[in-house]
Amino acid sequence: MNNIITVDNLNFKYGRNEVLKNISFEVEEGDYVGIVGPNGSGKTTLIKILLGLINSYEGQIHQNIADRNSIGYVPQKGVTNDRLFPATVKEIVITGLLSKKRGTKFYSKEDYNRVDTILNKLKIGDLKDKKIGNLSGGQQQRVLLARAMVSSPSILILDEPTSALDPEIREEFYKLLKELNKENVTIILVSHDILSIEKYISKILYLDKKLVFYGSYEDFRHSKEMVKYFGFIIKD
Ligand SMILES: Nc1ncnc2c1ncn2[C@@H]1O[C@H](COP(=O)(O)OP(=O)(O)OP(=O)(O)O)[C@@H](O)[C@H]1O
Repeated sequence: MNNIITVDNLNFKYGRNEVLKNISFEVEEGDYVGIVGPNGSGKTTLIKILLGLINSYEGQIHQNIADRNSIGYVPQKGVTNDRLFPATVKEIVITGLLSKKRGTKFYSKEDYNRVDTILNKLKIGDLKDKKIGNLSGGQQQRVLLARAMVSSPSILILDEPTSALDPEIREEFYKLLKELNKENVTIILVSHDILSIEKYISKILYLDKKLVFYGSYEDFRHSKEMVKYFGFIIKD
């Protein structure tokens, strides 16, 4: 297996507030990493660093990817509740190709075909001409997923993408991610809810400003770190 991300001795502070301390880990191609940890433990900060949104860190980060287009990002919340928000599903998803456009900004027929393909794959093809504000929370999150996937990224990073969804829709969303993962998309998913993601992930990264645990969920389940943080061992 190839390492697609290598983080070596990462340290980061917001002013005097030390948020990430001596973090080192490797993500292999095809991994599905769940990042968990308490509130304020640095999960979003770590993601922002991986996305290149924060660069004032210490340490080394190597991403074995062609360019920034190789990383897709899905944020926490749905797009909007404004029914008059002036953009359709198709228009929002195609902007996921914007950074690939050089010179002319017009989209080609192939670009629109790619949008159709990804919308169908995520089972929202029939919504393509709908205004985004008219969709449910779960549908809106699928649109954001489609926008992130339309440029065929090799890594998909999601920051609590299901926090606004009800449990059934959340489960469907996780299943969809697993299907993408099986097609060799490396996934990094921040979640508060370790128990709802454990059956999908291949590795768990437990953060509490320092790296508490990194490895398989099976090992985490039986680890002393697990007992320390949760006060119990999860039974089979
Ligand atoms: N832009 C910022 N400026 C200053 N401090 C920040 C900033 N963003 C986050 N912090 C602080 O950094 C720490 C880590 O925040 P971060 O958002 O990375 O944690 P998190 O694990 O994602 O939290 P949560 O689970 O609550 O979303 C917190 O103490 C937070 O208050």
